[in-house]
Amino acid sequence: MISHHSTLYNVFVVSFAQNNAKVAVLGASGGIGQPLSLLLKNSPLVSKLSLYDIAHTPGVAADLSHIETRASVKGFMGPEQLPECLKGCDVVVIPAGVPRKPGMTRDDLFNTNASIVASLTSACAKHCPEAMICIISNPVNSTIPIASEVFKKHGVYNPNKIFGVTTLDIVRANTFVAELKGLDPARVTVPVIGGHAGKTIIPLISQCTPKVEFPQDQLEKLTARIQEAGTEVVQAKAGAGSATLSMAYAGARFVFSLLEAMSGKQGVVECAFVRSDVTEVPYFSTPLQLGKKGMEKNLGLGKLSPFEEKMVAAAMAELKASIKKGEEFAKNFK
Ligand SMILES: NC(=O)C1=CN([C@@H]2O[C@H](COP(=O)(O)OP(=O)(O)OC[C@H]3O[C@@H](n4cnc5c(N)ncnc54)[C@H](O)[C@@H]3O)[C@@H](O)[C@H]2O)C=CC1
Ligand SMILES: O=C([O-])CC(=O)C(=O)O
Repeated sequence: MISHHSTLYNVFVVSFAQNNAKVAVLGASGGIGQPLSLLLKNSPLVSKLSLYDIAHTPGVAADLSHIETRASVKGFMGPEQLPECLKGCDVVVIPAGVPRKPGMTRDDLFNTNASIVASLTSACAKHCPEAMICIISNPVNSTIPIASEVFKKHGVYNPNKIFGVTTLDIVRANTFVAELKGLDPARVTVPVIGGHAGKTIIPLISQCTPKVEFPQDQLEKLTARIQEAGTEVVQAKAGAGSATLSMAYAGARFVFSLLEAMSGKQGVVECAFVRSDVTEVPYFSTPLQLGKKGMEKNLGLGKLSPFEEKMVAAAMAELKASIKKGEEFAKNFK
């Protein structure tokens, strides 16, 4: 994931990060939380790893703490230990909450996950208001508005520091395009914009690097596969949950990009679902330039094909409704 960096640069990044980066995972015992914590523990960018969950964190932390990398690992269990877990954190990643079963939409998770995200982000607002908050918990199209409203309530809202993690959509798009074109997936970059549910997931194949072309019928199939890739995994797991390993990879990729940017690396770009003025909806994912203080610059939509323009227009109603649902929930949350 960081293999493209020059050795000299790595020395710089590593020495900064070794002194500074404290990362917390909230929901660390789960299907995503465990492999994500493993990848973070394996990284020289992380010096302190705080693992929080409502169950099993002593075991997960003891297990990971034996790995011969320098990050120190601590487990925290239950709300009374959450403040200590969060104190001094630079980055908090949140994969807490229930996953889908076959037949469910991501929005069906709202009733359970909305209050989990509201209470966890409320603790972040109190105990690490300056940290970068990376939210994996679904439905992302609603949980990011919830987190934002919670931070506003506490008077510590900074829209540049709250990210809905959509990296898995980019990872999938890169992989599927590479498969179809016989390319190395590590060298393919497809921006994916919009939101993180069905038709709100909008891959911009026209902006892929390297440039690729597909006949319209193949383009439509590829687009649909990227939009429904989460469901593909949910169905294959047949009741045992949704994507965990690929999500852990994607979550780690996003966190590493953020840590590199925070350490001063220039030109770090990732897509994420953030507060946005790019379209008519108040939250939207586009490529973002990351920096020391989080989102440094929104790089916007770029040039869209007519097919992609139509998809953006078609996503607006659902995005608006999911965002409003999250905002309304947060207003009434105590
Ligand atoms: N953004 C994305 O691209 C993706 C998002 N997801 C979402 O990630 C979430 C987690 O998925 P999995 O890890 O597979 O689920 P899981 O059920 O395996 O793990 C969830 C963990 O959250 C913990 N948890 C529940 N309530 C909590 C609370 N109040 N505080 C702290 N921890 C709490 C549980 O104890 C469990 O360990 C789901 O909402 C899922 O839909 C999954 C894949 C991709
Ligand atoms: O599909 C799900 O429910 C989990 C998810 O967000 C994904 O895999 O993209």
